Amino acid sequence: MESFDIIIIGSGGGTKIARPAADLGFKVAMIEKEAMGGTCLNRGCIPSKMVIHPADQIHHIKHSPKINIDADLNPQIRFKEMIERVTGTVDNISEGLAPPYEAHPDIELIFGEATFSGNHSISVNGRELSAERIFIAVGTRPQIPNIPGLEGTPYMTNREALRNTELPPRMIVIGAGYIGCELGHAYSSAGTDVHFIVRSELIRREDREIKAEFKKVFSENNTLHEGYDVEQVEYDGSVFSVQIRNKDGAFQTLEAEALLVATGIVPNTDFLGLENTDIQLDDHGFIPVDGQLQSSVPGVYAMGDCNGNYFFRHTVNWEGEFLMRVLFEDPSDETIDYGAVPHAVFTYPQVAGVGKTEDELIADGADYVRGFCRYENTAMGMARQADHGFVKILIGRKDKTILGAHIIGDEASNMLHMIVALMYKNGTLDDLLNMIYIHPALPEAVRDAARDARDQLKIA
Ligand SMILES: Cc1cc2nc3c(=O)[nH]c(=O)nc-3n(C[C@H](O)[C@H](O)[C@H](O)COP(=O)(O)OP(=O)(O)OC[C@H]3O[C@@H](n4cnc5c(N)ncnc54)[C@H](O)[C@@H]3O)c2cc1C
Ligand SMILES: NC(=O)c1ccc[n+]([C@@H]2O[C@H](COP(=O)([O-])OP(=O)(O)OC[C@H]3O[C@@H](n4cnc5c(N)ncnc54)[C@H](O)[C@@H]3O)[C@@H](O)[C@H]2O)c1
Repeated sequence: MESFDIIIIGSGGGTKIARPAADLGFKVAMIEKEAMGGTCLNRGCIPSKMVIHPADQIHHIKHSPKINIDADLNPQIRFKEMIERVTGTVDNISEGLAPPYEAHPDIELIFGEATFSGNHSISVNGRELSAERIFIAVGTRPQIPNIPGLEGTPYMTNREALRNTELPPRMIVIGAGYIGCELGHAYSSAGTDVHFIVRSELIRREDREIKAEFKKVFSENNTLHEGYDVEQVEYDGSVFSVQIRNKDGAFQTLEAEALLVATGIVPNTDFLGLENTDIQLDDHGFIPVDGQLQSSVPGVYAMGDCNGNYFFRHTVNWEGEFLMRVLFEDPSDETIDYGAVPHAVFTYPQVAGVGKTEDELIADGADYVRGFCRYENTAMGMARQADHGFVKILIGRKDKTILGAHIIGDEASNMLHMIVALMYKNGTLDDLLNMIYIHPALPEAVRDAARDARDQLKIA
């Protein structure tokens, strides 16, 4: 048995612990079974945003006649070249991550699949390692639904879709959440005829007004088949036939050269040998954790997607920094406070949100007012000739706290940050009102939504 102070399984968010802890003098083993950097770098956030940015530009070019520009309105993305650039970039970064670890005197980087052989012992590549503290940061993988005929066909998940160099003429997307909408947007902007099978709603967890505006704009560029379930998939060597059925029993068959499955994720905890430990799992295979992200076994922590708390790179980063602080840098019994966790869906239109949706406030019986401003009613929105987009803020009636904010339209993910910052400082509507906004920058839409909320409060 080889002894370490710390073992980390997974080099995505796990990297937030490895080097900082080793720099403090702890002896660290970092185990990774695939490319360094995890999902975000290799097949998630980074490559997806690198293909979505050109897709967004296509939309801006297509809208340029509104602002009196004569441009080629059928711009073409050099798809193969773009994918090769993106793949080359992320592969280079990933390859660059290992050497500094290998050079570090207190880190042993091990490429291999880790399994638990006991509560504090790990088997990898025929070696047995032990540590007082083990961090499980194994992430998730795509969940593949049990649809007759699907298995064995060359369907894509995000992993393949972000490395595929041939732009298909047609693509069917099963699942209309984050991944389906983001990658569907990238492909449809590049010229693919994209059809979505939407079982319930597009981006179903968003605020209701955001969903309505999103559907209006998104359906201009993508075909939606709403209220349908997939019954059967067939593949004849070049074309997928997907049979779908709605709740009234009506059947349709869709055909396309490509099929993207984006129906959610499952945690990578099933091949971890957890049966050899006292680590408990929930019904979905996630590892429940306490306020210090500790599993049911003391000294064994679960961070990132696999603990089921949040599924973002920014949240696993936050967890890693928290763990470093409370376990190693300044030990304490502080419990994790995520605060107001923001999110964004990088599509056209772009969506960003933080805090509660209006439906959640109604369910909570909250007393609130809604401040609202459409982009087109601001000076910068007018300059851009915005034909969609708004800012919606939800304010507690009694103490004017910011309960939620939801933005759709250009720069939504950037615009949201001023509200995120205020929510972390327990800011109120007055804070949103009592500052000078650059005229005529887009955040004036946030100010005008705040003024609308102020006016609602006066009426009441
Ligand atoms: C297409 C896509 C786009 C996304 N876009 C965004 C975005 O824009 N913003 C955002 O915040 N989030 C985004 N996400 C989500 C984000 O990628 C994840 O939330 C984040 O990567 C989770 O980090 P993690 O460290 O928990 O897991 P991962 O990054 O998945 O890392 C887990 C690592 O553990 C390794 N591993 C697993 N089991 C073992 C084992 N037994 N032994 C050794 N190694 C093992 C895996 O190989 C992997 O490298 C996106 C995800 C996808 C799929
Ligand atoms: N911008 C970002 O931050 C970003 C981008 C991509 C992914 N992510 C993360 O990755 C996670 C996974 O994304 P995702 O899009 O796979 O999951 P998701 O939960 O966002 O969406 C899954 C969708 O698939 C549908 N679905 C499930 N089973 C189905 C079936 N059998 N037939 C038809 N539809 C079905 C669901 O109704 C839902 O709309 C997200 O939770 C998110 O946190 C984040």
